Amino acid sequence: MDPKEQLDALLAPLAAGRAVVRVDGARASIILDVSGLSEPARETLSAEIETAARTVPGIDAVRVAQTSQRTTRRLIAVASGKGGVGKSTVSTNLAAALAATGRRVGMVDADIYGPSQPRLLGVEGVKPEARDNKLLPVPTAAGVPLLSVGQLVGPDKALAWRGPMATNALNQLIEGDWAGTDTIVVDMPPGTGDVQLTMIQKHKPAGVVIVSTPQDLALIDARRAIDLFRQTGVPVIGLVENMAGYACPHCGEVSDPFGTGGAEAAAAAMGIPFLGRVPLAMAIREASDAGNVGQRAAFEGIAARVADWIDSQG
Ligand SMILES: Nc1ncnc2c1ncn2[C@@H]1O[C@H](COP(=O)(O)OP(=O)(O)OP(=O)(O)O)[C@@H](O)[C@H]1O
Repeated sequence: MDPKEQLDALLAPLAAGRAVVRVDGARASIILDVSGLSEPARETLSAEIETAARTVPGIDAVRVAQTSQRTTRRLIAVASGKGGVGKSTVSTNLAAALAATGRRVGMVDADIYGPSQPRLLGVEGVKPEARDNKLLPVPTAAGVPLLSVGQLVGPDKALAWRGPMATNALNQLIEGDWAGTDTIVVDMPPGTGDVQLTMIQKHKPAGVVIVSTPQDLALIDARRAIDLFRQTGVPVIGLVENMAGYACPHCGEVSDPFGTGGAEAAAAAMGIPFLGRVPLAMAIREASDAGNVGQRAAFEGIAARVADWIDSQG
């Protein structure tokens, strides 16, 4: 048997029809169809195939390429009707909390009006390198690699971008080298503009989390954002109410100058899940400003609900 026949025979019982083998001299390239397998199962199968292939005499280099990886990498958009409601803060903490439970999470910061993720994730001023025309996400202490429009230009410059520039930037970030991640949280710009449309039409997020503050005005804006995603067939994972009540920095007691339950009731009226509330807390702002995600407790319940939703999608 030549090496190709030996490889085919050896891999057949392992790969169950999923492997296509090519041999070029002493190099074996194996394309492995991993569709339908969980992430750990893919990695295990890949490793087994590679180990087995290396035992074949005459083969001294083995490359296993998994296909259909892209379809399983989920984009979770985080959006809001207007700016300043804490969408970026929620994105960072959601991503960090998901990563802490073992998912391989990346962050795309597409907020052209205020790309704050480099600061929030503590990597301000670090530029991503490129390989094979793809941007390499910048590693962060929270375990959430980042690509941000703020890394492509100074944070103040992105503001002036018009449609095509902004959507090109989004494409570059989403099409970065995200190998090794299974979930990408996308911090969207506020509102319902070009970046949202490109995101929806071209990149097809698995779902969207909407962030709002308790005030009515913000909720009206949030409704617009919700309508856009709904009408374009993007599942709304749910609503997060941020700055809901004020947590006293001394005793921790939460008071509610805007009343409670408004966002929850609005979510119920719109037929979307309510993911939880985050109080206005000095500690959250301070942790954000310092570039660390030290306030995870406030976001854990929300992240758990988002994780359940992701798991329910199969
Ligand atoms: N729950 C909170 N408690 C205290 N401060 C908060 C909270 N959420 C957000 N902030 C602070 O409010 C400010 C705005 O938050 P953030 O940048 O996350 O909002 P945003 O909606 O992403 O804004 P933009 O769309 O303008 O980028 C930041 O200084 C942030 O630290």
